[in-house]
Amino acid sequence: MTPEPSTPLIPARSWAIIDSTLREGEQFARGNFKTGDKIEIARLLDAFGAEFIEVTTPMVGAQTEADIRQLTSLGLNARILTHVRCHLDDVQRAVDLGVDGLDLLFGTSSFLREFSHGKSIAQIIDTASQVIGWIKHNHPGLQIRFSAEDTFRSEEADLMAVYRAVSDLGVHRVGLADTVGVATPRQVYTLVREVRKVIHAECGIEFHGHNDTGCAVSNAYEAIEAGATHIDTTVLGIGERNGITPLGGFLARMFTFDPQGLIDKYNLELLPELDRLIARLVDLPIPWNNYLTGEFAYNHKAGMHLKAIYLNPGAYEAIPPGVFGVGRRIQAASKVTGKHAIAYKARELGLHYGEDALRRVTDHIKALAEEGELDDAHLEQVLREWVRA
Ligand SMILES: CC(=O)SCCNC(=O)CCNC(=O)[C@H](O)C(C)(C)COP(=O)(O)OP(=O)(O)OC[C@H]1O[C@@H](n2cnc3c(N)ncnc32)[C@H](O)[C@@H]1OP(=O)(O)O
Ligand SMILES: O=C(O)CCC(=O)C(=O)O
Ligand SMILES: [Mg+2]
Repeated sequence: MTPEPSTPLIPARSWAIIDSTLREGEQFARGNFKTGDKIEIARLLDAFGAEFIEVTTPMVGAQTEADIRQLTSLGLNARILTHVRCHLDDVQRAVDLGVDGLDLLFGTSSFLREFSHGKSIAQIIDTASQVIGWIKHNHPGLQIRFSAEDTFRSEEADLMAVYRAVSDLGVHRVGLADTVGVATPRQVYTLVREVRKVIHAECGIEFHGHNDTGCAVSNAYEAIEAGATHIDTTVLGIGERNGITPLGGFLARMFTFDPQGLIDKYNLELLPELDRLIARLVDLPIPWNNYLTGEFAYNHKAGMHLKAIYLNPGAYEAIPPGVFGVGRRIQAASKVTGKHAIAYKARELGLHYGEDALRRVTDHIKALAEEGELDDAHLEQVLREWVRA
C-alpha cells in the first residue's frame, strides 16, 4: 500500500540522481575500491536505476584510468561521468575513456581561490572558456557540467558571473556545491532560484551537499523545490569527512512527494543490497538509525503506537517498508507496551483473555520487562502460563 502523496507534489521525473559513490565515495576515509568492487557497485547502481554514475578523475593514476575504461565498457544504462579539474590536461586524459560526460569544477570561494588554485574569478572564467570550448569543438557528444566548488562561501556576484559565462558557453548543467556542508535549506533554495535566472532555460542545475551540519538531505530537497534537476548522492552518504546526501535518505525524502514516480523510476527494493554492499566494502556496519535500512528504522515499541500499527501501519510509518525491501519489527514485550499489543500477540497464539485477565497479564509483562525486553519464547511462555493460571 502506498500512502497518499502530501502536497506539494514534486514529480520524480523532474530530477535525476548522480550517484557519486565511485567518486565522492572514494574520498571517504574507508573508500578504497578495487576494480572488482567498482564493477559490482556500478552494476548494482545500474540495476537500481541510477541515471548517472560519477567516477573519479583518471588523473589519480593508471589503475583508476583502466578502471574507468572497464566501467564504460560494461554497457550499463546509467550514464558515466568523470569528475575532473577544469584543466586541459585532465580533460584530454578523460575524453577517450568512453565516458558520457565530464563534471568540471573550479573553486570560487576566497578560501579556494587563495589556498587551492590561486586563480581570480576572471581567470576561472577564462580557463573555463578554453576548456569548455576545447571539449565542445573536439568532443561535441560529451555532456559538460561546470560546478563552482564551495558555492555557498562564494560571493553571489562572482557566482552569477561564472554561471552566466559557462551557460553561455553551452554547458549542459551547472553545479552548486556545498563543499563544507554549511548551507541552510533556505540559502540553498534562494541561491538555486537566483542561478536559474542567469542560465539558459535548457541548462540543468546540479546540487552536491555535504552533511557537516546535518542538512544534506533537506538541502537536496530544497534545491529540487527551487528548480534543481540533478542531485548528487552516495550509498550510505559516504564521502569526505562525514559525507554527502545519502541515497537512501534522499529517496525517503522524495518518496513522500511522489511515491508512484519513485516506484516507476527505480528498483527501490535493491536499496538494502546497495547499503549492505557499501557497508561491507568500507568495513563498517549500517548505522542503526539509517534511513529505511537501519536495524531499527522500522521498529515499533510504545503501546500507543502498537495499538494503531496493528490496525494500520501507516498510522506510524510515513513510508511502507516493503517498498524498499525491508520489514518492520513489532517489539511487543517491553515495559512501554500496552494491552492491545499483548492481546494481539495472544491471538496469534490462539489465546484469548477477558478484559481483567488481559489487564493483569499486560501489567505482569510490563513489570517483567523492567529488566529488559522479553524475547518471543519468553513472551509466549508467559502468555500460555497465564491462561492456565
Ligand atoms: C571538493 C572535492 O571533492 S574536489 C575533488 C577532489 N578530488 C580529487 O582530489 C581527486 C584525486 N586527486 C588526485 O589524485 C590529485 O590531487 C591530482 C592528481 C588531481 C592532482 O595531484 P597533484 O598534481 O599532486 O596536486 P595536488 O593534489 O597536491 O594539488 C592540487 C592541484 O590542483 C590544482 N587545482 C585545484 N583545483 C583545481 C581546479 N578546479 N582546476 C584546475 N586545477 C585545480 C591546484 O592548484 C594544485 O595544482 P598546483 O600544484 O599546480 O597548484
Ligand atoms: O563538483 C562538484 O560539484 C562537487 C565537488 C565536491 O565534491 C564538493 O565540492 O564537495
Ligand atoms: Mg564533495
